[in-house]
Amino acid sequence: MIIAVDGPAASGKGTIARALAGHFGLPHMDTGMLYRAVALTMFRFGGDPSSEFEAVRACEGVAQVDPTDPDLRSEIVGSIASRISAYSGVRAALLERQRAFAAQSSGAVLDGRDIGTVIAPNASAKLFVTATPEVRARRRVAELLSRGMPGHFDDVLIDIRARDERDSGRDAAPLAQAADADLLDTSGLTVDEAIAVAIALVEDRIKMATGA
Ligand SMILES: Nc1ncnc2c1ncn2[C@@H]1O[C@H](COP(=O)(O)OP(=O)(O)O)[C@@H](O)[C@H]1O
Ligand SMILES: Nc1ccn([C@@H]2O[C@H](COP(=O)(O)OP(=O)(O)O)[C@@H](O)[C@H]2O)c(=O)n1
Repeated sequence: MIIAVDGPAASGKGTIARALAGHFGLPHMDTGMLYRAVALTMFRFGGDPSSEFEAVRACEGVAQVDPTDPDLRSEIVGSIASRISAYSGVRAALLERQRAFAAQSSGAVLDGRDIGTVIAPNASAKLFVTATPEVRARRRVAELLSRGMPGHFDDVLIDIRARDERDSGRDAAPLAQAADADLLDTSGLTVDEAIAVAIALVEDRIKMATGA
C-alpha cells in the first residue's frame, strides 16, 4: 500500500505521514528533505539558487548530507529549497529515488508536494493536508523557537505566503490536490485529532478498494 500525503508548508503533513507510517507499519519518506538537502549543499558551498545548472549539480551531493543536520530545518534552507525545486532538472534528478522508495514491496508513506500527482499517482490513499497561512505561520514559529532558531510571526507568514505562491505557481510538478485525494484541513484540529481523521480517511479508502 502506498499512501501519498501532500500539502503546503507547516500544514502538518509530515506529522500525519509519520503517524500513518507508524499506524500501518510502513516506511516513511519526507521528500521535502531531499530538496532541503540540495538547498543546504548550495548554501554551504556558495551555489547560486538562480542557476538551474548549479542546482542540478548540487543534487549529486544529496546522499552526503546528514539527515539529522539541524540546519536542514532552517527557514533560509526551506526558502532556497522552494526556489530550486521549481527547476525541472532538479525534480528529474530526485525523481528516481522517490519512485524507488514508493515501489518497495512493503509499501510506503511519502509526504511532499507532488506525491499524489507525479511520484505515486497510483497510490492507494491520497491526502491533501492544508491549514490557513496564519495557523501554519504560528506552528512554524513555535517549531523554530523550540529548536532554538529565530522565528518572527510576520516574517514567517510572508515567507509561507511566498512559498505557497512559488510551489503552486511553478510549471514543474506544482503543489496541487490530486483529483482523487481527500482534503484534510487541520486549521482547527489538534495533532491527535488530525492524525485520527487521517487514519479514518485512509481506512475508508482501503475499505473502498477491497469492497469490505
Ligand atoms: N494539527 C496540528 N495542530 C497543531 N500543531 C500541529 C498540527 N499538525 C502539526 N503541528 C505542528 O506544526 C509544526 C509543522 O508540522 P509538520 O508536520 O512538520 O508540517 P509540514 O510537514 O506540513 O511542514 C510541527 O511543529 C507540528 O508539531
Ligand atoms: N515533493 C516535494 C517536496 C518538497 N518540495 C519543495 O521543497 C520545499 C521544502 O519542502 P518541505 O516539505 O521540507 O517544507 P515544509 O513544508 O516542511 O516547510 C518546499 O517549499 C517545496 O518547494 C517540492 O517541491 N516537492
